[in-house]
Amino acid sequence: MKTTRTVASKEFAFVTTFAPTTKRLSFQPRTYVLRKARVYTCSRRVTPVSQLQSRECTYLKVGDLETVTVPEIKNLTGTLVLPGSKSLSNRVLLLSALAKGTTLVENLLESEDVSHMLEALGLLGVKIEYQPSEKKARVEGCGGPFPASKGELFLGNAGTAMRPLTAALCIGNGDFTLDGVKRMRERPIADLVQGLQQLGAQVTCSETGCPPVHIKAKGLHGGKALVSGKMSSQFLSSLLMAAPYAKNDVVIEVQDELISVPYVLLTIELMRRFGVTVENENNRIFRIAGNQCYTSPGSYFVEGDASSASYFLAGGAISGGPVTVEGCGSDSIQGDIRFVHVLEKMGATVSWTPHSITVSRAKGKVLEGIDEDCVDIPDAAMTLAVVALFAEGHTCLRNIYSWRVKETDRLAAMSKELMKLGAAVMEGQDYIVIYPPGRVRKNITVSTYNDHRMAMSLSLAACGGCPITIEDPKCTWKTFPNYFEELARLIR
Ligand SMILES: O=C(O)C1=C[C@@H](OP(=O)(O)O)[C@@H](O)[C@H](O)C1
Ligand SMILES: C=C(OP(=O)(O)O)C(=O)O
Repeated sequence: MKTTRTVASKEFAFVTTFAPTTKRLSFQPRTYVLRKARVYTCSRRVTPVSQLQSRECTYLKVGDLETVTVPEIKNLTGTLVLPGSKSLSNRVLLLSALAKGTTLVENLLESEDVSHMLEALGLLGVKIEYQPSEKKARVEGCGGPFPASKGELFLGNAGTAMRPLTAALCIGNGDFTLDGVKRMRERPIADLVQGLQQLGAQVTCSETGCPPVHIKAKGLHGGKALVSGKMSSQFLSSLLMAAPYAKNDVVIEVQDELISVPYVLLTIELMRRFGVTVENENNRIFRIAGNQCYTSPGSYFVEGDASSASYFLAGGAISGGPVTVEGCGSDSIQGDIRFVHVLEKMGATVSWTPHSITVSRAKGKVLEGIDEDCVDIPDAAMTLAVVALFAEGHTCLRNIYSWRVKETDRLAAMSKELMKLGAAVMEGQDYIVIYPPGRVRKNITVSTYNDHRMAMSLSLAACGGCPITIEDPKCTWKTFPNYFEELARLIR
């Protein structure tokens, strides 16, 4: 039996036809009906659903390449209810699975990266009832290592699944392989592997220092591990999340610079919510008592994704707005919230409530280029690179070497696409300088390199007085499956 769901508003409507969740799920071609009778179609191949252990779990796989043309954005205005945070969703699922007790996860993000975590946990024997339509998952905690004693996990390009699961699997017993897409095989993991080896794990990765990862788990002894923090903070976050299950106390020392610090603080805050304290000495030395177990907080509501918010808030700043995002605000625990302060520095008007943010730009006020150290906001910094097209004077985004080892080499990709749009760009090893074009070039099609943030940030070029065509828009499924629908709803 098929069910038809229609979502409609005065600007926008689409229809999705789908079968009940326990059967195969298929997407009919989608029709985007935008205001002013612009019609864009984006068809998606029939999508297989692989069943998880838990009956209600569905795993969506993305189909063929398409393009979408975003019409000229004269103004972006309205309110967006944010999808749940990717970083929080995957951390909460993992900690819930390791904890004592059952956790109801609310406002869980439904996206490719989270599907990888859900499917992996399902394969590892964790019982999860997942209701995508309700954005809820009920996770029966294992109160320790996962039940499975072997497994081959495919984790796509989800860093927040690959890295934390590598560490979490070392606390138990068994043989495991973790792998992902071609790009995941180019993303570093050796620093994490070495950190785990120092804590007594038998774990290896490929000669290139990247996945696949092989684990012969026999528990973690604990002790001291030196770890590098200059390539990714996810290595430290992963060690931290596994550390309470080591037989002895764990001390982790960052041996060089630690980038993306707010994500580590997010990890520590979530561990606290699950009953485990981390002693943090100046973001350099971290101490965790061994032989512990997380305790479920009962339920956890995932706040809206601050990085996803950045595209809409940037749109408000560029075009005038106002745009309001609901789901994260001044109470947010996500580091990418700092992006909003940078927008303000560039000339945007910002107002906050504990759970929402509104951005606009006063008439006659121009955005100004900035020189910003973005080491703590690597994801939202991509949005800044596109805002720079609309600023007076050049913008320099510094300390973003990690862009080179994410979904694509984002420094090279962003430079290339911004130049297509007419900007002059200087690409350094760990920085980018953008000289705005005066007027964004017309009729441009931008490539997205299988990188959700390339697609979402570059869509804002439509604020430059003409439509822009985005290749492979479905790459936004990694963190924001209905990004283009939501954007369309706010376009004036
Ligand atoms: O821990 C996390 O949830 C993340 C940390 C950041 O990665 P790096 O620490 O590799 O910069 C960020 O870019 C990524 O999207 C999510
Ligand atoms: C870098 C990102 O993802 P990942 O969690 O795969 O590192 C990102 O979402 O921008």
